[in-house]
Amino acid sequence: MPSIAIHPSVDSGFKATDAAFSGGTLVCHCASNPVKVRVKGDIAHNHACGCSKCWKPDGAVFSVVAVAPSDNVEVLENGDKLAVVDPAALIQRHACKDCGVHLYGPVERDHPFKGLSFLHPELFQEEGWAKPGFAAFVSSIIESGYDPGKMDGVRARLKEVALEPYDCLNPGLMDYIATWTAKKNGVLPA
Ligand SMILES: N[C@@H](CCC(=O)N[C@@H](CS)C(=O)NCC(=O)O)C(=O)O
Ligand SMILES: [Zn+2]
Ligand SMILES: [Zn+2]
Repeated sequence: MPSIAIHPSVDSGFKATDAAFSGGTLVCHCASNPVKVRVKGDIAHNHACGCSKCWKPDGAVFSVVAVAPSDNVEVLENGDKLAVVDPAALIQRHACKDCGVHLYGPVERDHPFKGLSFLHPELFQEEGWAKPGFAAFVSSIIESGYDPGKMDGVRARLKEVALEPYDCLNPGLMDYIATWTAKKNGVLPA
């Protein structure tokens, strides 16, 4: 029986992580005049995301998404093709108007993730980026039409490929967000 599809980069086996990876250039899918975005330095918190808002390649059930400091992200070419998908969202996802690929999504609002930009490492023209470490917003794939009766199989497959499934973020990031909120509200010392 073919295994449950998660995302092409997951389904085909991970490429080796290069400890020396230090960023590169994200390129959209346009055959001509692609948008190019430079990311200076490494990415962090790479993970699979099942939410309905993150960009996925054709046929993928999950996106693969990581973050980098927004200060390290710079549009190099064809930035005039970019538009913000949902200006009301926390993550200001900048998508190519021609091919639909999301190039980068900065968080600018007062939030624990302020100063970080979300990006999809499979768009790097370079290899060696860190493989995803967990799966977030797994139950959310149902919101995009996934069969709710197949969720046990999805979670089993995620575990098989060492992507621990969570229905929100992983404990480390959830604790980080809660700590930020407690400090902001004066419940914990700043
Ligand atoms: N169940 C919702 C979850 C959406 C959601 O909360 N996504 C997370 C993970 S990317 C988030 O932080 N979203 C902030 C945003 O989209 O700006 C969906 O699938 O649309
Ligand atoms: Zn494009
Ligand atoms: Zn998402």
